[in-house]
Amino acid sequence: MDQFITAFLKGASEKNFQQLAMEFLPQYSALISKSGGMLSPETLSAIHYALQEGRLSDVMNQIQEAISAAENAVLEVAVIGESGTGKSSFINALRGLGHEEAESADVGTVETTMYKTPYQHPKYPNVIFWDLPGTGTPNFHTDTYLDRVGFANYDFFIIISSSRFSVNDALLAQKIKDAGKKFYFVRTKVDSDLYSEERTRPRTFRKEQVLQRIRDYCLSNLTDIGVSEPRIFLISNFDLDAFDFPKLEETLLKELPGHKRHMFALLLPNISDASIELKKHFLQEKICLEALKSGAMSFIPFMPFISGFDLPQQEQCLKDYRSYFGLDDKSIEEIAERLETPLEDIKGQLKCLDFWSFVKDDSIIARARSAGEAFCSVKGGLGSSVVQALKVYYMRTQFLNVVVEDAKHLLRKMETVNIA
Ligand SMILES: Nc1nc2c(ncn2[C@@H]2O[C@H](COP(=O)(O)OP(=O)(O)OP(=O)(O)O)[C@@H](O)[C@H]2O)c(=O)[nH]1
Repeated sequence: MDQFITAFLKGASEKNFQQLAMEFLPQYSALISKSGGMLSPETLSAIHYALQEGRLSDVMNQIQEAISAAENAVLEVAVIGESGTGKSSFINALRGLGHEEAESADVGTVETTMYKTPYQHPKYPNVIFWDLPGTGTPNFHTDTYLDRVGFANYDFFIIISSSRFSVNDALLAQKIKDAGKKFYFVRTKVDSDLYSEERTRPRTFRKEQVLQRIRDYCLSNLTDIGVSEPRIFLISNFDLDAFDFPKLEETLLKELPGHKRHMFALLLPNISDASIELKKHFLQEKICLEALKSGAMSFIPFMPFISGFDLPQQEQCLKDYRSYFGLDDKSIEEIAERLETPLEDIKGQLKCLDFWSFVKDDSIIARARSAGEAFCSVKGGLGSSVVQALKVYYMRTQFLNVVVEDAKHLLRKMETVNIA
């Protein structure tokens, strides 16, 4: 992402807004090539034209609106399935909760899902998972089901089964498609299938073959009952990283609109280095946009004093990053408990907890830098834009890198507990 900021600074220092605008689109596309990005095509072209014409306050407003839309996006996910298929476990996994936690969806072996039940994400109140009754319930009617559950509110539908999908599942999928919504089939409990197969046929057991057989079975089962090219994801709620859950995440991220994609990326559990890196990509995009916004804003004299990236904002930024990666105080306490390690020991291993170590610098160079920054801020113009863009970019990047490093470190530790 360094190319993005370099291109911005080069264009800015040459006072060439045309050049800056020309660089912006390819640099932004490269930046979001892995994550998909949070800007809609309309916002992207509005920023491009505003940059081209040197309308910096419009650039700032467009970016601010896009960031607010992403931060306040509402996401409602419908999860449909029979009792016992693992719906609640799936919802809990997406909410980052374990089976025993108080706020978990009710997980058990008796039927607990009779009506549609909302489960809010504990950290993101705008994200709601709806536990909806399966298509096998006696009063299921394909023609009325979607209206009864209020289909228009949901961003997408997950149809869950732990064995085979039914004709009613297929009919419902068709209705969801006709209503212009997306649906995905999730086959849970593949860990149990593998376990049983290995126990019964230890000599001929091949994990990939068993998984392929389950996949083929679900596929033919669904195509036989009329779903064309169904997308099926095999998962274990007990081991999210092991099967198709990462592919499901990737598919959902690709297919959600930009502003919702960002919210969904942040809530995904840290199940592997790859999932941590994916989340990091989303935040890197946001950092570049924040830096661009700050640069545009700082063109105006005194603006950095009024709404710059100062200590309280920096502290909040680090706190937010910690929360996105499950390193907030409450999560660290829970991790220490699970690792059966004293909390202070765990805290001692994490670099992201000491905010002051990042910002405390009494050296002469640091003092000269802040005097220069203040001088530029009073004058405004390109000097101030460049200084503020760099400050936002490098400080946020530093916070993000340290938090990511700590998240990976704790993931390693947790893996040792899961293996044991
Ligand atoms: N082996 C295995 N067991 C699972 C998996 N997902 C859920 N279970 C178990 O299956 C049982 C039912 O899971 P729930 O998540 O309660 O299923 P549900 O569909 O929400 O069922 P209701 O709560 O009755 O609506 C529980 O004992 C879970 O621990 C999985 O992926 N693998």
